[in-house]
Amino acid sequence: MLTTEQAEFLQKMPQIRLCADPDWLPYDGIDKKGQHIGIMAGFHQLWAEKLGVKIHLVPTVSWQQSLDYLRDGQCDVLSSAMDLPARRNYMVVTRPFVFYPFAIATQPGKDFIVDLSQALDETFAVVEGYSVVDVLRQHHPDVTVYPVDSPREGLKLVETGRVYGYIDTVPTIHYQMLRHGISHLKISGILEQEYAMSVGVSRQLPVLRDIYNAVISETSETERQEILKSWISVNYTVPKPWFWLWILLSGIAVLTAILSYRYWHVHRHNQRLQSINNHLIHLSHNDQLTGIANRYRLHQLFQREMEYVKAQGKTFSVLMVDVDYFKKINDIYGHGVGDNVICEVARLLESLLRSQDVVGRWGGEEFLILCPQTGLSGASKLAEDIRHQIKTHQFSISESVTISAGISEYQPGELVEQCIERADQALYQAKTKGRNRTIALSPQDITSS
Ligand SMILES: Nc1nc2c(ncn2[C@@H]2O[C@H](COP(=O)(O)OP(=O)(O)OP(=O)(O)O)[C@@H](O)[C@H]2O)c(=O)[nH]1
Repeated sequence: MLTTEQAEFLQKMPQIRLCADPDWLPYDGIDKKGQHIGIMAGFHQLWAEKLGVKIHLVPTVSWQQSLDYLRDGQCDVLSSAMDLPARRNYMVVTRPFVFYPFAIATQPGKDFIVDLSQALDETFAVVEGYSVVDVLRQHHPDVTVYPVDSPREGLKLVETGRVYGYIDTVPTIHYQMLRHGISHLKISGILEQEYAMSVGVSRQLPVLRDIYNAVISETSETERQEILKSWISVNYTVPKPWFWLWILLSGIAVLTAILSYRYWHVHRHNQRLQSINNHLIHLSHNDQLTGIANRYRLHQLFQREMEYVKAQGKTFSVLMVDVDYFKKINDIYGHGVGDNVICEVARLLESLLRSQDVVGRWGGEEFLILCPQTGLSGASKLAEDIRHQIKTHQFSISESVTISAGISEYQPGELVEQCIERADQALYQAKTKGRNRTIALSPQDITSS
């Protein structure tokens, strides 16, 4: 998994000094015993085991102090951080590894909010200093924002009707409602923007950032889900027995029963919300026929990759893959069999890609593949491999199926659309030169032709 240089670098490091946000559950927290807890702690424990390194938590009292410690060299890594311009002189970030859409919590009787511009007359609470504030400022500058100090305060304001909604990530809203017994709210909308979490690494240690990128790529979906599940389901602290005893002594045993019922009710309510939200997100991100990413999701992933590349000076390539003479398959076997062939190609493409590559359905029988950290020659080799594997694969129809592919590499400063357009031109050339072939085009190839 690691290069020789990376393995040698780790051997020389007795331990990795990690700073975290002490008060940001379910993502990050430090418990009373000084242990790192939350989703991020789960990821860092897993990665430390995979890498065979020791992690030393450097305790801090606030998120700001953790940032200061990273800048001053008192810790090597921030458990999770967003890439913001103000931090780039002392921090580099890994590729993002957890994404959550921002959601709007409102009272149950309110309408579903498809677009925030529908609700310009309303006020939305947000926690001051959180990245959602920057997102709203950039994408929804007309929305009226009410700054609060904590998620609990924001949710309470919604509950009492003093603001219309509270905006944060879905897990935070879920966790904080459960923790503070706020049951009568619902998720009324999901913003297009999402929160993308990366590991922040000291700018002095770029090799360590690459090591984290490698271990992030090695993290399977099952491992991710295991960690997320343990914090996104019920996970609130049960008060200590002496606390209940004290309450009992105060003669409020009945209240205990009511609270238990209330927790159970909140839990059920939130589980329902979570599953509805997961379903909504799945529907909006995946192609109905094949189940792989749809065009909308591909756009999101490309934008995200472009921002990562811009900030970190890396590269990525695009493969546009199209099934040859697909119309004939439909004409001979009918549309249903044509659909099956499209699904078979999608499954085959998924199985041939590395874990960090993403394939999505661009249209009819056309697929787009995003290959992070891959130059034109690496992407061309991958495309040739795909072409060969598809040609030799035994499909459910007797005819052999072939594909043509166009390849392009992202150029600094260009729009993602320009890069995709170049892959499309390359695909067009592959088709006109006879099909069953792959062609890579650089911007120079286009200007000189
Ligand atoms: N079964 C099925 N067919 C589709 C779907 N989407 C598009 N098509 C068909 O795919 C065919 C694509 O035809 P063309 O664009 O001429 O391409 P082609 O026959 O593959 O030829 P070349 O791409 O030039 O090699 C059309 O007949 C579309 O109706 C789909 O979801 N299912």
